[in-house]
Amino acid sequence: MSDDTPVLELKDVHVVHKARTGKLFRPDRVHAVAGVDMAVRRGETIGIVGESGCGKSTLAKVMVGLQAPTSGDVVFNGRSVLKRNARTRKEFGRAISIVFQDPSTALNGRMLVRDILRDPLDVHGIGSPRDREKRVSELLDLVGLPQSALDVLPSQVSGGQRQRVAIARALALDPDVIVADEPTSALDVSVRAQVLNLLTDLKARLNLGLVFISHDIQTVRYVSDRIAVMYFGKVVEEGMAEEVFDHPTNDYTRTLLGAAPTLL
Ligand SMILES: Nc1ncnc2c1ncn2[C@@H]1O[C@H](COP(=O)(O)OP(=O)(O)OP(=O)(O)O)[C@@H](O)[C@H]1O
Repeated sequence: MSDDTPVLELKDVHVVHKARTGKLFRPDRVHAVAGVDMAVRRGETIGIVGESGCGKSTLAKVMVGLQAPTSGDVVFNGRSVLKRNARTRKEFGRAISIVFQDPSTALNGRMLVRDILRDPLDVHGIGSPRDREKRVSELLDLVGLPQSALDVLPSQVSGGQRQRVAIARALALDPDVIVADEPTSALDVSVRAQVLNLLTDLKARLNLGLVFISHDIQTVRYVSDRIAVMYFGKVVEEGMAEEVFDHPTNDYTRTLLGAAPTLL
């Protein structure tokens, strides 16, 4: 069951990017996120769905502090993280973590899995060297990898196992929330369901808030308790998953549902 108090809140968040190309007749700015309010609670999966370019990844980066909003606020445990209070920002950094789409680029290919998992503990100065070794081994157990995976490079395991390593790293600092941005899109279809089930299982076992981002509405349906549909930087519909799927109120949601032949 989710706790009703949000651990993370976005309040009227806007992000305006400088356009990547400054060609004639192209706008020089992109309003990637245009006034989003959202609340993330422990024990609940919120799915964010929308087509490519609607602002999902930008929103994910705002949630984990990798992208500053142009305006609006990000509130963690009732306190704004944008006001530069070092302690709040440090706590926020530990409490909210991210899993990216492609573990091949997200993980340092020259580090052993053991060092990849130890790194966040070292950076945050958590525990003694022995505690850290113990935690690294627990993390592998949590994501269902054998201890023999400790002494290999990411390139020496399969894509699904690599994403498990990335999930283990995201769990290292015992976060309150994991933001998973298209975490199965780069994986073979045959392992996608296993990774989705792992995330859902971890959410329940560790009472995490899970933000699950995908362009694929059926994948979002599979994992989410609540769903936010994004279109051109805005949330155009939000509600409990079954309500949004069974009784969509927005035309764009209906279009997404109508054009959703894929399963996972
Ligand atoms: N760093 C950036 N600089 C300039 N424009 C950007 C930047 N990041 C994203 N954009 C633009 O902002 C808009 C939203 O991009 P974003 O990646 O957030 O969307 P998305 O829904 O995650 O799409 P995708 O799944 O294709 O990544 C797009 O028009 C994109 O080109």
